[in-house]
Amino acid sequence: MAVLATGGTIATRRGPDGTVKARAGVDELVADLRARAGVAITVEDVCRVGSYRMNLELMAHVAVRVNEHLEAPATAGVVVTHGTDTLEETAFFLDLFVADDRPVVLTGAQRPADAADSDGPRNLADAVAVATAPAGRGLGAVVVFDGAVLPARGIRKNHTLASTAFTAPDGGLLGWVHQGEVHLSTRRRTRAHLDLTAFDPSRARVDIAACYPGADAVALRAFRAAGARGLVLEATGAGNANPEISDAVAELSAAGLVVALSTRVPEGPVAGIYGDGGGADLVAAGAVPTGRLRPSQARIALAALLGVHADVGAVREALPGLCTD
Ligand SMILES: NC(=O)C[C@H](N)C(=O)O
Repeated sequence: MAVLATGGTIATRRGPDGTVKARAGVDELVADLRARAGVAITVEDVCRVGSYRMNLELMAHVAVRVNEHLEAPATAGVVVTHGTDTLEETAFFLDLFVADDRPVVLTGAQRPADAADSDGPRNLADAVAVATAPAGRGLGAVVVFDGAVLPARGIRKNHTLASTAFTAPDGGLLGWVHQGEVHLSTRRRTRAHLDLTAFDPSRARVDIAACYPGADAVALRAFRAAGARGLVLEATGAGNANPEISDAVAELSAAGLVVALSTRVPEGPVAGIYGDGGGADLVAAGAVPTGRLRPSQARIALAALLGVHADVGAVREALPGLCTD
């Protein structure tokens, strides 16, 4: 199996200057595990950043490296260590761009590698156990954290500091790892696969516009002026904004932007119910509802499609398919 490291708190140590940064390489992360996991581990340092520094180029690079490791028939599965801040984005990106059936497992830590009680070693051991479990196949990318196995699609970081950092509010638990033993549901799903070789991050700029009481359309137009080809509305409730934003959505959609409709509410799907700048008006203006994807992952779905298709019509057509689970 392979462990690919990208940085994050699981790799952080305090330096002589007092700053906490990702400093540990993958060899250090797997040292203990290598001695006791009864499996050969191939390693690679893909990058070493706090995940708040991730971007689409880096995510695509991680996906390239995952796919390449999976080209070796001897690879049972791949673990990616990652910062927790944006793990939900990279996990979903891998879910979309890794076609292989073998397990792709992301994990990280909430407490630094040099903390006496770091949660990293256990999370990594659990992730390796899932990546090498036959039942881990066919689940798409998954996240293993604090004993839980969660689907990449729908996962959210829900606590800034607690070791139970993730939930999948709408998707549910796929299983758990207890004392090294993996318990997984038999639930398998069909996934949409996108062609990574066709992905061009330079045409995938997607920004997120927050809708709040009194929000105007200044941000939406500014994002377009900055080169966005897509926008995600972080709308209120079931996907509502106001008449000014709804008018801007019509204007920007006519100008060729793809506007996706998500919500700031943690659970439940968006729905085009209300007029007066609500979801019904936004959808009529051209916004595409993103089901139960929250803004962070709706942005990845839209960016993935914009990066793969030069034609905006093809993106609009394909987006709903990436939003249904
Ligand atoms: N717990 C973590 O990994 C948080 C860190 N800021 C990161 O995302 O890199």
